Amino acid sequence: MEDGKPVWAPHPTDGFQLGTIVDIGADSLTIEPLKERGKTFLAPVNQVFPAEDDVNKHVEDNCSLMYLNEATLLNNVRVRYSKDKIYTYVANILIAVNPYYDIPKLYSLDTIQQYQGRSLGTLPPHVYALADKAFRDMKVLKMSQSIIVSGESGAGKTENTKFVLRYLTTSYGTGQDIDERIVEANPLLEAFGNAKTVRNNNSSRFGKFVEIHFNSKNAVVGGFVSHYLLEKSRICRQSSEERNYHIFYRLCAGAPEDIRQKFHLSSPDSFRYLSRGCTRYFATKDTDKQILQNRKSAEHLKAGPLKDPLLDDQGDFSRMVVAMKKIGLDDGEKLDLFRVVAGVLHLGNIDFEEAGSTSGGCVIKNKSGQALEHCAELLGLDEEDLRISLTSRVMLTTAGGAKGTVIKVPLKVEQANNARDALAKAVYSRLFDHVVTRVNQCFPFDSSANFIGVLDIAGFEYFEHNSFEQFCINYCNEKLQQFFNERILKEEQELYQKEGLGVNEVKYVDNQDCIDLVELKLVGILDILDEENRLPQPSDQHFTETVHNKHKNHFRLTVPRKSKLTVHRNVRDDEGFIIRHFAGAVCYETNQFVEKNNDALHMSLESLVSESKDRFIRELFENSINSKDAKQKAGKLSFISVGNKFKVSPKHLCLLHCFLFLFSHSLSPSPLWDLCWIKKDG
Ligand SMILES: Nc1ncnc2c1ncn2[C@@H]1O[C@H](COP(=O)(O)OP(=O)(O)OP(=O)(O)O)[C@@H](O)[C@H]1O
Repeated sequence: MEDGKPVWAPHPTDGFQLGTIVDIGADSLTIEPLKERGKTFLAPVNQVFPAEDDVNKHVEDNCSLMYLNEATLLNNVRVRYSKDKIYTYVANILIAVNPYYDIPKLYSLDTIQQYQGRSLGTLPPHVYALADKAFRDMKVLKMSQSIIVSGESGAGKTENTKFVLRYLTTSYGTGQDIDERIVEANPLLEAFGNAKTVRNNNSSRFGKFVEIHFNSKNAVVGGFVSHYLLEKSRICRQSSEERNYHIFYRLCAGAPEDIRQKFHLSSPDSFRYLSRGCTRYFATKDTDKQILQNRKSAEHLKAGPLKDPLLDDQGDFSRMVVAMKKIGLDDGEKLDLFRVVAGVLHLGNIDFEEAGSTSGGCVIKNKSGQALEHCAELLGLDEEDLRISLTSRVMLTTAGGAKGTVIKVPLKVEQANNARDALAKAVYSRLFDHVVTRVNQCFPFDSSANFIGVLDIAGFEYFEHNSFEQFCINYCNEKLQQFFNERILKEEQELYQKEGLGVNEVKYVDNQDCIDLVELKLVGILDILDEENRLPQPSDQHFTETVHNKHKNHFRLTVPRKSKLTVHRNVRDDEGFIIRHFAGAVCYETNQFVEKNNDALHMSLESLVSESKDRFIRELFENSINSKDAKQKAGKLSFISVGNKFKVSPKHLCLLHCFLFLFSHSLSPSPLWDLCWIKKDG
């Protein structure tokens, strides 16, 4: 850095600001901001970077910058963004900034045609260019390719994934309806797996790996979607500004009157599984008028509809029905899906109260009689059997003289609530599995030569209050980051060394310690949590204390009171922990961790649904009751770890033969983000 030349120095909200160095200390520099002459501030030496001569000039590839550092990269992307150029390369990596509005012609058919067969760098950076490179590499190398889409929630991952799919099917499809089906499958998956969160009105609450398969002539022959880890807790509860999965509202707003009556649907605030969250529909001024008043919640009537250019519950219902038809679902199958969704809603309305007898058990409240009846009818269950299974649990004795005897244990109100919610989660998540399976049957292929895969998992999340869901999602993102570190940073550097290139070592933060903290056997947070779940009387406090005790002085873990945010400092040591992730520090509040980590459905309920009179419900639960797991559960009862499922899933990454990294990142600075950010050097 030369005397008098502008530099980038830290700024509390903008990331960096331009200034000049006026004094040099031992480890800090005195900076005079260009915008506030006469005022100075101190900045650590390692956070001050040289600036380009012309800070308003931008380049298509960050590698062409004279000085490439955090600040110049950010500035280049920002200058481009202000000119509606949302894509920028870092060599093979594409950075995308979410514009949150339609940029004219950016994704038009003309644009698709322009990018076909063109090398990276010959046209402006674009997600189409990346898709085409994947295609050409697949063709030349005769190897499957994968694109990883990464970024925090709301950054635009799913939208860019869809652009890649559309590009490939439009450019290299056979013109048959298989191409259309691949694209049409999205609205259906989104209806069942996406929801409004505080960050994103259309947030994907599941991860997916979409494969587009090509034949030996490199034409699209079919597709396959692998999905994992649907966020189940959302089915029963959402925070006040969030919603359950879109399908619930779309059905309430858009279902034709006969279906509405048949499935006993009404406004979202009449269902417990929706009423604790936001109960407003997405609608425009015009479409809002078309939704009947009796379908709207009090909140909707008072505050009006939610607005989003891409979402409209009533219209989306109709579009979804068209999409279902296009991908080959007949009317019966369509009604099966809606019926189960409605059944889950009625199940949620079943309430319990103490039985008032010596058994210590509970009964279903009288006022829940209709919910019980509707639920039983829609899920093909016997009403009395459902009543008994929700309020008691069948167990097989595993020891003593009467080994193998069936005993019926009455449930307390709290236990019955948990059993009801576990059933709702099991039914809905199996329905979601079915939707994905059904979608996959719509673009079948006998054989394929290669595929291009796109990995889109839920993005890194950090809120003021973070719970088990954020913990699992962020852990997955930590694994993805590690994969990126390994493949891009470590392997590239090893290659430079092997080839004798005198390139300076690029230092990066290895996040293995953070991953170990979560997943190590016995001492990792996930195993500690599983251990807690197996205790006779598990508690969130005891779990949290164990985490802190086992990891005193761990660099990545600390107590909430050490947070820079007041709101976290109020959280007691046994109520939470802070993890320093690769993307920033997140404070997790551990209330409900134990409950949310348990996916178990007790035996009586599992048998009940597996033997439903309704063929569709029976099929959803096929194989589950006969499994060894289920039999074991009958005796021991009963814990199935949710967290550990997250541990297994990132193995999908080993599917990736070769990849390009698409990084989408919202540039809007978040105050939380800045406060929580932990610098690389600690
Ligand atoms: N290229 C784009 N052009 C216009 N709007 C966009 C673009 N990308 C994203 N958006 C807008 O941003 C919203 C959020 O994008 P998206 O759902 O793709 O985020 P995400 O990264 O997948 O988030 P999550 O991890 O929560 O699923 C979209 O619903 C859309 O309104």
